[in-house]
Amino acid sequence: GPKTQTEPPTVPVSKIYTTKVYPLGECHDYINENTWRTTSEEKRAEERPKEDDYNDVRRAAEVHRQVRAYARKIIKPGMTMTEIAELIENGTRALVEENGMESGIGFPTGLSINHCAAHYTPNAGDKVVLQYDDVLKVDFGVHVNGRIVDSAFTLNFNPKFDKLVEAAREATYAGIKEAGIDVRLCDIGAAVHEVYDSYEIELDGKTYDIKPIRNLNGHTIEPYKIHGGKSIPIIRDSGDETKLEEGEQLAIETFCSTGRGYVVEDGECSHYARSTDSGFVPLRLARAKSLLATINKSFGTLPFCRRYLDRLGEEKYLMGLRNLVDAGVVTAYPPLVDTKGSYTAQLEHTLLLRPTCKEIVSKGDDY
Ligand SMILES: COc1ccc(Cn2nnc3c2[C@](C)(O)CC[C@@H]3OC(=O)NC(C)C)cc1
Ligand SMILES: [Co+2]
Repeated sequence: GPKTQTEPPTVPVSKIYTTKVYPLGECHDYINENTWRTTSEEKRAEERPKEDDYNDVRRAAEVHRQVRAYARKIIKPGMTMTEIAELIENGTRALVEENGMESGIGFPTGLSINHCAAHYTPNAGDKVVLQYDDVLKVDFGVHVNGRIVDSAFTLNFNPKFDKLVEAAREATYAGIKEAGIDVRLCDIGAAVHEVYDSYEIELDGKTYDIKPIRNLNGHTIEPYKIHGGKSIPIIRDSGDETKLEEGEQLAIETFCSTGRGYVVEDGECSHYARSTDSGFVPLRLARAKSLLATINKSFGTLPFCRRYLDRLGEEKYLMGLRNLVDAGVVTAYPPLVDTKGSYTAQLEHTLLLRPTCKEIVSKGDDY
């Protein structure tokens, strides 16, 4: 009979959607000079050969919704970062029916706290425990045949942070509303910045402007490539008149901060990815060679973290990893932090600029 999801989530979405056709995201008509696309027979014809790809993205999005519903309910102060990462990753692997490079985790589970905005996930032995006064960004990905759904939300337990979390949500929604075929990237940045200008927060008697983090961006997504090459600004005056194009897949994410509104790399690295522009690099060290073989086989160009190497049985790999980074074959992505004592928030959805409509594939009843 029709199976429903368990708690914790263990039932693959393919056993729930037995027709193997997955639910649409939230579809919006284009505005301005693109309103004709909604009813264009030519554009509908263009979409038909892409239905399998759209269905792959929608299956990944359904996994994301069901895993995050459980995560949003269960994550509480007192849990360790490792416990939180594993509950999200176990749920993702089960619901997407992880299978080599055909389906699985899209990139490491981001669990950045407070002044850390992105690219933190626990390494083995991490003892960090979530606190009541923490602001936690949960940024995780699911892929089916390399079609990655990248979506993130922010959790706070102390209601004093509600305004910060609301600002990120409203600013990302404004960015999503502005995005569309032939829309200039600088116009999206301006629409996002406009919302942030209207937010401030009072924390412990002091008032802070809520600022966009000017060197973090949304991005296009391509098959097996989390960063497709276009960066989508979240500030005004970026001057980038590049336009979004029909058929592109976007991660619209905005970040805000009570600090400087600028992040730098700091702390122990957990996130890595095969460099996309390295070409052939001769490697002498045997350890580096065997590690690269594991990376190519298990991740390809998908980002990974140290814990994923641990679970594959790799040991004493840090020197080999350093060699690969020094040789330019692998890129390290250390945590991105604003000033100590500041607080950052994020909200992110994945969108498809389909020929006939803008589909927010990762939309749920939670955000
Ligand atoms: C190596 O593991 C990953 C995992 C996810 C991504 C996806 N992404 N691509 N760029 C970014 C992201 C994140 C993780 O969403 C966070 C924001 C970041 O924006 C940004 O502008 N970054 C620098 C250019 C400063 C990238 C790599
Ligand atoms: Co993300």
